[in-house]
Amino acid sequence: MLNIQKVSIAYAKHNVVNNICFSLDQGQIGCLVGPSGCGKTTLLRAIAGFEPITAGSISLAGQAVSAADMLLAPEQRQVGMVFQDFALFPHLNVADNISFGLRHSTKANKAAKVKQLLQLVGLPDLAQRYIYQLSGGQQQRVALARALAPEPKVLLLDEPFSSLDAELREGLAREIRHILQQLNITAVMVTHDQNEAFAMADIVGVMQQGQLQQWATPYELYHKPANRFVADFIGRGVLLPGTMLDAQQVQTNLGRFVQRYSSALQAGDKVEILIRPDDIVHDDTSNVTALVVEKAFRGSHILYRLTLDSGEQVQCLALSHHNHAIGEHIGIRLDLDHVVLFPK
Ligand SMILES: Nc1ncnc2c1ncn2[C@@H]1O[C@H](COP(=O)(O)OP(=O)(O)OP(=O)(O)O)[C@@H](O)[C@H]1O
Repeated sequence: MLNIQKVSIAYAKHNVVNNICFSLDQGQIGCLVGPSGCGKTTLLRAIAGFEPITAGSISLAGQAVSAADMLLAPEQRQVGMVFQDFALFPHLNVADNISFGLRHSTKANKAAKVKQLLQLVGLPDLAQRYIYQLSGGQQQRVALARALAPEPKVLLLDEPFSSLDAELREGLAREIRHILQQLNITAVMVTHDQNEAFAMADIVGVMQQGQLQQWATPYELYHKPANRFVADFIGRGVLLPGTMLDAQQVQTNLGRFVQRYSSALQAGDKVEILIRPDDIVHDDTSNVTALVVEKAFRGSHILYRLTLDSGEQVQCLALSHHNHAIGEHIGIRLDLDHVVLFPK
């Protein structure tokens, strides 16, 4: 449905998006994540047709819409957009905002569409309200309904939750995912919040300095990061030193582990092993201990920062009834499901 082939984009001859490739099937939801300035918004704007590309091609439903020498206008692409600041019209009520893009429909068709969309976004009784009479979360649902009204081929969402409270964001992301799935619509969202991306996406692209570092499911990104950047950006990983005992086994200060995939590593090679907070299990019976140097209460869990005897620091996510003070030594064990190694 959406095909991005070797796309580069430059401002004043300086490339800010570099040779990016990915594609989405009908109904798939993709998210682009990455640090500020990595080029996510620029790429999204190029898909919408607001930004020309300098190399490669973009096609929508089999139709080429952008190439180095071609740019189909945004209004001819059948792309819907949802923005960070909602961009709703304050002088119009909810119904008029939603039907704004339906200029060529009859009054009856507009009314039916507004009713159907308000039902879909969970606001069936708010058609006559003005925008200032709505909460931030309600405004974002109206913005979504307005973008969906003309039945776009692809929906683009640019940091749609960033002006909402943190507690609202993940829930709304899940809810909007459910709505998009019901409509079987293809969507691309840009965010710098990985939890939002995980709640929303089938597939996530991690960008750094204009390059796509990995395009994979949330599970793969977390458990099989393609490189150090992805490992570090996704999920509070730390890298501990280790030494290969053979092509599969690695010796670390926290024990010996086996990686399941084949690699070119050999006995004696120095490596780094990725450790996530949920890989470190608090275990009173373990003979390996670590010093609690920091703790953050997270309701059901406590996130501990620990210093190992070897001096390295790791994080440990423990159930919150295991309440220990800073300065205490606690027993830990490493419970690694996927061993991720990077050659040093
Ligand atoms: N109109 C422009 N003219 C020149 N440079 C620009 C323009 N818009 C963006 N840039 C630059 O292009 C790079 C990518 O910007 P972009 O907005 O795509 O990043 P982003 O990943 O979306 O960042 P953020 O998360 O902060 O929004 C940045 O270095 C930015 O300064």
